[in-house]
Parts: sequence; structure tokens; C-alpha cells
Amino acid sequence: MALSFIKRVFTFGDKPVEDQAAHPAPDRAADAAAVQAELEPKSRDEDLPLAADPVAAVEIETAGGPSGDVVEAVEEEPAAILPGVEETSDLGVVPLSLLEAEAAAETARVEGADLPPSALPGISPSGGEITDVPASTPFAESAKGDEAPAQDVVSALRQDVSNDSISPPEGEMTGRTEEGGSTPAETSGEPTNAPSESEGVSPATPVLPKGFSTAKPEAEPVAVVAPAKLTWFQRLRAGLARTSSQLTGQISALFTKRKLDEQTLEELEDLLIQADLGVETAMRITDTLSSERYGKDVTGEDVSRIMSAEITKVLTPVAKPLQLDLDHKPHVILVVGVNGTGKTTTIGKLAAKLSGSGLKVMLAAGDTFRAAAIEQLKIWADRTGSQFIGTKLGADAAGLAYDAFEQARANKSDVLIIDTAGRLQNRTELMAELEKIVRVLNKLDPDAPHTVLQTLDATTGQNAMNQVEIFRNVAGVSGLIMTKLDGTARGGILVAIAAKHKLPVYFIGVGEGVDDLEPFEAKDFAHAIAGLTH
Ligand SMILES: Nc1nc2c(ncn2[C@@H]2O[C@H](COP(=O)(O)OP(=O)(O)OP(=O)(O)O)[C@@H](O)[C@H]2O)c(=O)[nH]1
Repeated sequence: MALSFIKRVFTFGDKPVEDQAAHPAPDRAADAAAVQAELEPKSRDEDLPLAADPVAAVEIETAGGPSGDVVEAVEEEPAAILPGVEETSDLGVVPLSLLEAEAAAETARVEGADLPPSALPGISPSGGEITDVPASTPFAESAKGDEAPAQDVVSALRQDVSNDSISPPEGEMTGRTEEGGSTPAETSGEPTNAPSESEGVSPATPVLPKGFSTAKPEAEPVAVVAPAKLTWFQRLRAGLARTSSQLTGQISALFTKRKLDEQTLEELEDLLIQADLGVETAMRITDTLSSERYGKDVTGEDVSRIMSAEITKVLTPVAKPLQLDLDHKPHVILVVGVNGTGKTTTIGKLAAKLSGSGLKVMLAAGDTFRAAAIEQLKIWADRTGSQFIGTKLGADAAGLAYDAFEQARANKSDVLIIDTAGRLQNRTELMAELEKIVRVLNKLDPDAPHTVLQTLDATTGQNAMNQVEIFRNVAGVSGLIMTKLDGTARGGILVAIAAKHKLPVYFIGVGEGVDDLEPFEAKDFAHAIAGLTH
């Protein structure tokens, strides 16, 4: 029922229905033959029947259902932070310590294990309403950040999955503890005059007759300070704090006791360009400032507000939900990008959102270069109740993409997400491989891949612009996801990319956990860069 509801509320993709009619279903036999010819004979014949190798085998697993025990709630444990330590500066800029303080003031919430039905945050284009997915299994403790060796990430994921698989639902857990565990009274050997368990009182808390008291004073209840959990916006602001505090600090220094004139405008423009915002946006900001306040006193806060407003204008047109065209079964999402930009992790997060909404999702391990990457994706598939298809290490990625598409069609999957090996944009042979994947998918369905997502690492500066240019040309990137905005991000470049390429930005990654993917919000991002409070 949830599925049919989702299908009804979806506005289908860019192409109107008539367009789809204009592309009748391709002659599958002819296409298959053509694609077969495209792929090297060895890639299909030698790579696929690999039952002996657990990773190598084309592995199809039945979806474990949209949510259920897929995601186990594990609370992140950021360091305890004392609230209310620092003041907001006169710029309205929030120091990092205040962000942390705000977070400590919030009661830590223990997130539920189940993914909710019918929630497609940032994905459904139908109403534009964004709902949170409360599922959370942060990896913050187990994964080790960018530098963590892939094997570590996989072990962390493995650990997580094995925890998931052995953890019964809450009620059962309680039952098991009661059955198998022993109470202090049972194990101590001390006599107790407490009523038996069958009398309905826990033997762990002996009830003395009237007129008696225990010798030991009752223990003071230990105050449990709930660990503070930053909201996603606080994480975003913290991630962009370096950019924003540097920028706002320089701006307020620039305007101390100076009126707005040609020279200050020029210096301001330089500062904005140095923050990666791009020439176009820098000029927008200085033009607006000049038209409003030329010859007058200007405060840092004036500049921050104008900067935030102008950045919002640049970003609003690209802050779009990811459109799924469920007329295509499957809607194929190809995920591309430079090594380590977060492709596999982002796929896991997307799969959690989609399968949690009742959609049938298949993940294809098209990164055939790294065994760990294949395993990593397999684990994400297990966690999110998605189907999985992989092939052996070093196999032809286009061949895998072909098989995945066929399999997803046969299974009537709603969405197929294909991971690809990370590659530097200047490695021509690898970029040619990517082109081939696109070509093969395109032969099976002229509209496929229906979405080509590129992940960008927010800690990268100007190079991200170059990455978009090249991946766009080679793979036809149709939308972006910026990851690692929770770290020490340099998010300014996203503004320059938006101004130049106008590609949709669907989500931002604000952590390594399954729910650390948020729909992109222009105003939030602009505020965070300008260092403004929400
Ligand atoms: N802090 C943070 N870490 C992230 C985020 N997204 C991914 N990571 C981490 O970045 C590292 C690389 O992520 P992967 O998903 O393996 O990146 P990839 O692009 O698939 O890597 P390759 O397969 O080598 O190309 C891992 O340690 C992830 O946990 C994010 O939004 N925030």
C-alpha cells in the first residue's frame, strides 16, 4: 500500500509522459545483441558465473523488507559540552563553541531503529515537503574519517551489521535478559526475605518488613547527562565555521572605521573570491552592498546579511529534490566522482531513505577495482534491505552495469543505484570506462542512466569545479551531492559551481551515519557560510 501511495504522489521526472511514448520500449533482443558486442566477450562470459567466490558471484539477495531490523539505533557520543559559554559576536556570527553549547542544551534523543514508511526526504518532487528519516546508525565511532583505510570502514560496517543481526527487537531483548540473565540476588548467594519473582516483585530490590532499614544509605541517583547531539544544521555550521569565521573576521577588520568606497569594495571582492565563492557571486555581493550603502558606514553584520541573501539567490534554483521517474522500472541512478568523495556511503544513505519508504532498491557494485568497496556496498545493501549485485574484482564494470540493469528489470526493482570506482578526472582510461558504462546502460534504455549523481567532497576547494566540468562532459552528470560538510569544509566552491553549472544539488552529507544525508537547503547553506545564526 505504501508503495502504491508513493507512486501516486510522485511527479514523474523531467520528461513528460508523451516523451516517453516517443521512446517506445527498445527491441530488447536487438539491444542485448548490440550491447553484447559492445562488451568484451570475456567480461560477460568469464566474469559472471562465479558461484565459487562469495564476492565474485553475481549475488542477488531478496530484500529483507523496507525497514524492520535493518537499521539499529546507536547513539553518537559527542564529547559532553557545557552550555552557554560564549556570546554571539556583534556580527551575528556564531562561534563554534556556542554551536556546541547549543547542542548540549538539547536533550539527546534516542532514535528509533525502524525507518518510517513513505518518507522520501528530498527525493519526492511531488510536494516539496521534506520529512526527516528518524533512523540512525551513525558510524562515528567505528569509521575513522577520510584517512581510515577502506578495510577499517568495512570492518566497522561488518561489526555494525553483525550487531544488527544479533539484536532482537527491544521487547525480545528484555525477555532474553530476564530468561538467561541472573539477578544480583540469585548470584550473590545471600539470603533474602524478598518475595519471589512469581509474587510479582523483582528479587533485585529486597523489600524489608516494616521497622527495618538497610544498613547502607540509599545510593544517590547518579545524574546521567545525556550526550548532546548536534542537529544537522549545527553540524553544517560547524563544518563551515572555518570558512565563515575566517571570512567574517576579515570582513569586519576591513570595515573597521572605514566607509564603503571603491577600495573597500575591491578588497571585499578579493576576500569573497578567496573564499571560493567565485567571481560572479563576489560581484553580486559587492554590487548590492554598493547600491545600498556606498559612502556610508558599514558593519560586518551588514555585509554578512547581504552576502547570505545573495548566496541564497544563487543557490535557490539548484536546491531541488531528486526526481524519480517510477515509470522506469528501475529508475537507474549512476553514482560517479573522484576517489573517496563519499560515493559508496552516499549510496547507502540513499538506499536507506528509499527502501525505508517501501521502494524496492537494488545496489550494484560497479566499483570493481577495490574488493573492500564491493564488500562495503554489500554491507550497506544488507543494512538497508536492498538487493545487491556484484561481480569479481577487476571485472568489467560496464558488464556488471548491464547485468544489474537486466536483473533489476526482471525483479521489478523501483530503483537501481550503481556504484562506480573513484577516479581522478585526469585519468583518461578510467574516464573512458565510465563513458562505456553510460553507453551500455543507454543501449538498454535510451533514457538510462536516468540520474547521474556526482559526489563532491566539501573539503576540496577549487579542484571541485574542475571535477564537475570533466565528469559532466564524460558521464552527463545531472545532479550533485556535497559530502563531508560536517568536517572542516570549504563549502564556498558549491556556490561557484551552482553559479556556473546550475546543476541541481540534491543532498548534503553531514556525517558518516546512515541518516546523515540532508536535502540541500539554499538558505541554510547561505546562512552557514555567512556565519549567521539560523
Ligand atoms: N564526515 C563525513 N565523512 C563522510 C561523509 N561521507 C562519506 N564519508 C567518509 O568518507 C570516506 C570515503 O567514503 P566512501 O563512501 O568510501 O567514498 P568513495 O567515493 O566510495 O570512495 P572510493 O570507492 O575510494 O572512490 C569514508 O570514511 C566515509 O565514511 C560525510 O558526509 N561526512
